[in-house]
Amino acid sequence: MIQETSEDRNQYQKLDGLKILKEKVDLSQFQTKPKEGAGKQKKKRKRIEKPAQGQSNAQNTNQGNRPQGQQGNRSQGAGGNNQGGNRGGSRRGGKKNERVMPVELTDEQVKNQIKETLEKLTNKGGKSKAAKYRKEKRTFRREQDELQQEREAQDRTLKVTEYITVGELAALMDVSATEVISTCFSLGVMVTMNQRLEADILQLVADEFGYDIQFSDADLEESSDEEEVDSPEDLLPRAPIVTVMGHVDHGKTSLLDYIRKTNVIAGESGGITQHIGAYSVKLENDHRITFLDTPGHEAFTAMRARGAQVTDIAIIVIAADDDVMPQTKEAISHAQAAGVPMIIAINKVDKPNANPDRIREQLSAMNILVEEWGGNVQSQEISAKFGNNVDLLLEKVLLQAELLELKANPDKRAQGVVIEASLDKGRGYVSTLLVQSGTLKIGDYLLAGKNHGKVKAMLDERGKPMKEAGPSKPVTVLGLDGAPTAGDKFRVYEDEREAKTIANKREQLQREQSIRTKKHLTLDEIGRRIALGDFKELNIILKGDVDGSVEALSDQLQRLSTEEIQVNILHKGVGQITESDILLATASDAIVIGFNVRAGANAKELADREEIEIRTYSVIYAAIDEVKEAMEGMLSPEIKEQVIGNVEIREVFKISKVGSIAGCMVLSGKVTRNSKIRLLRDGIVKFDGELESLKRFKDDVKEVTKGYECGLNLKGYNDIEVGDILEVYEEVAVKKKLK
Ligand SMILES: Nc1nc2c(ncn2[C@@H]2O[C@H](COP(=O)(O)OP(=O)(O)OP(=O)(O)O)[C@@H](O)[C@H]2O)c(=O)[nH]1
Repeated sequence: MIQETSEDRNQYQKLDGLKILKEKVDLSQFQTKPKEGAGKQKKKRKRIEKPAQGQSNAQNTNQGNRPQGQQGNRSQGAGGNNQGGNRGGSRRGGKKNERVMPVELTDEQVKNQIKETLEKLTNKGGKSKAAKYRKEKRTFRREQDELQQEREAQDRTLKVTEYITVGELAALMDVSATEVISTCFSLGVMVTMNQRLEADILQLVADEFGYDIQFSDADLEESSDEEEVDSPEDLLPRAPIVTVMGHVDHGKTSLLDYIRKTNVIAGESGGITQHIGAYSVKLENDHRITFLDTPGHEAFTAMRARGAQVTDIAIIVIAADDDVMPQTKEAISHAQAAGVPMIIAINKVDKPNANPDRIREQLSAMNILVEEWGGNVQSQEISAKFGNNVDLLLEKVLLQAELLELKANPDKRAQGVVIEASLDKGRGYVSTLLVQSGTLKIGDYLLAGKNHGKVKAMLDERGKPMKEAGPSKPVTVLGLDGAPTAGDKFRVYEDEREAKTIANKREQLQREQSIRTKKHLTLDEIGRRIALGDFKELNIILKGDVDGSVEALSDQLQRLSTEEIQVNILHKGVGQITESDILLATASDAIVIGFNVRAGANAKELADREEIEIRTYSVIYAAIDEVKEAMEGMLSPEIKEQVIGNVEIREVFKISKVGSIAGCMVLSGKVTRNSKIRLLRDGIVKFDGELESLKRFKDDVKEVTKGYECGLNLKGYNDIEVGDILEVYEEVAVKKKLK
């Protein structure tokens, strides 16, 4: 019988501690914390080891911590547990002597036993291990997922240049070109495989395929350069740039001529003899004003349509012996649309029938209140012909300029806008540039539109050579390799190669642009964008046959404004739709609405070229309904008019029983017996209906085509005149455009 020693008891106590440990002790303590009195125990163990020498081998095996007499029990389970079991059993039995002893355990062994036992008893260690493993696995998976997502996001971002074609885009997205083309089509853009897409369309198309677009291009670097912000201390005051606008014959040219020829106040040596498209004058107080030498709002808006906002202040010339005329109204609308402040020059006050008050009154009816009448629009009575009070007008320009706090940084490479350019036999290409910021110097490498070159010589408006030109200075430059277009932007580059590369790209761009689809706004497009939620303003240019209907329609259209979408009538007027209306629409992303009026031939051509939509109506509520539907993002024009021919009335025969018969020439397209007909006189609709009869000589015919004469009369309408135009149209079902 083996006697239990105090050492054995000690060991038992350690095992008894399991119960407590089971509930309270963190396993990690066993792994790291040295046991109290460990050194002492070691000593004691040594004492025990001596009488049990024969066990040394067994201690070197796995069973080393097991008493020999317990070997048989091993098969029943792990040693520690068994021992506990036996021990527990013997305790319960109260027979101390039956305990299987002696137990020879090192600290390490005890630790392991306790750990094992704990795990067995509570399964806690196992659980926590598994939980830890699961947690690690989850974290790993999450990290992998995040990495994957990042990689996918990178994969879904296409780095492209602005010059990418439809075919190339398709290849990048790994889809067929046909898919891209049909997506473009569904977005309302007709393209071919080798065509380029505009940046925003490119984004939209890529988006449809789940890709993001990131542009990388020298041109974009260039544009980011353009946005570089000057620090306030670098900004110095600059001269205002002024455009003169107004109705025909009201005196725009006379005013500009007077200012140019007389040097008004300062009397700088050498009058301005050259016409270079812009000139700068110095006033007595040493202030300067730069005038754009092409009067009229068409030139002004054409520049804007090319993206060049040059003008700071607009002088609106109105002849005091006349009224505020349609072109005056247009000029005002164009200035307002551009956000350019106006100064009213009431001209021709020298004339005996001049009535400046009538002008002020008519302006006030348009909500333009001049200062004398308590408003905030400056005005000055002048006589451009005799130069009376022109100096005062210019002072008002300076005052306005002061309010605008016009400033620019002269201390950097120049950039600005091309005013005009031409080929001079002796001097080569000559371009007038207006510097907007920085200083242009001889020897600079210049890029203007798609042309480039080194500035060889610079001249001012007096023909005098210049070495440098700062902000607001117009200057004639020699050295470009071609004639850029008015409104093109220019800038100076550090080296010629850079300027040349971008010039080449632009050249390519322009070549492609001829086959490229530009997309201006249509009512359908507006509907689509509103539906997408990225449209906040609807700009409208409204023309009509009579003042009453224009006002009524304008009023009702404006009332359609909601909190989300503002309806702006940029310009309204009586008369046919003109080129200037189309230009304004181009510059301001507007649609043109005609009420009982049509566009003139040139305007129509320009509208086609610029893809400006002209929507014409003859019933007010139809116009309102369509605009409203577009605003609600659900416009669906199923039936559209298609003009199939134009016929001019060249003779009128009055026949008592039949009425008026028109002898006509088909100018374009054709006229058919069943066509719908609209009679236009000076662009205004006088009749809208059908034909009564259509004849070639004496025979009734079904149709007459371009270049042939015909006779016809209109159903129920006899008020026809020589020179009237008959617009032949059909109503066709049009494929619904994408919303
Ligand atoms: N009496 C008088 N006649 C003027 C005055 N200003 C211009 N005129 C005359 O009005 C006519 C038209 O003047 P312009 O300067 O050509 O008018 P405009 O606005 O430039 O005309 P367009 O270039 O056709 O658009 C000319 O015969 C001028 O001599 C003025 O202050 N007084």
